[in-house]
Amino acid sequence: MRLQLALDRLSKARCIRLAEDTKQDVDIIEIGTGVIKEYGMSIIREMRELFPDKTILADMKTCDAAKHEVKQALEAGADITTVMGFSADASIKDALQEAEKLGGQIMIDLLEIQSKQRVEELASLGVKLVSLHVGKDQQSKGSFHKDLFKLTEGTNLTVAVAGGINAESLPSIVEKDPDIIIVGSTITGQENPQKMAGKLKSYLKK
Ligand SMILES: O=C(CO)[C@H](O)[C@H](O)COP(=O)(O)O
Repeated sequence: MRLQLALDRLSKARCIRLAEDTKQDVDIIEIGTGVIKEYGMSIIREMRELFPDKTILADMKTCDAAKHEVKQALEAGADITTVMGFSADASIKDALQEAEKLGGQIMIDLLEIQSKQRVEELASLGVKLVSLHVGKDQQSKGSFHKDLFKLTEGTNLTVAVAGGINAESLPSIVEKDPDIIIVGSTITGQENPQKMAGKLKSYLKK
């Protein structure tokens, strides 16, 4: 199991500091959507240079013009870029094709997807990696819940999970064997983010 640190709603300096402080326990550095909107592709380039050995995910949340946006993120240095699961099949196919051409990966964000049929369609289009995700705004009604795993049960998809995950909720999520645990605010909001990243990592299966 891998730990992904989501860097959201932060300055560039803070993103770099957090990535540096937690690098011992974090496997994937996620550059959050808002951070990309603020700094553009330059922050992906900079993080690539600063953390050459880490997997970098650009949370582009692409939903159209997929070929162009996937190219932007991967050429800037991301290993993985995100595309929304509700996008047109044409966008999903273009994204997968472009990622294959450039040697990167697509993570399909299943935010607000409620039908297993859509997940199966995505798999049949060639999708391999998805994230089960409760969005920031929906978290006022509840954080990530393991019922969401129903969407990917019985598939061969690699599954990431995200949405307000913390030290209390993580152990029961881990029981469901996701491949990637995405955590943002629970780490980035701490006075000692390194300690929290270490604590969360210790709950993950090897
Ligand atoms: O993609 C995101 C928001 O759209 C976040 O990166 C993801 O939800 C993880 O952050 P947090 O743990 O703070 O919810």
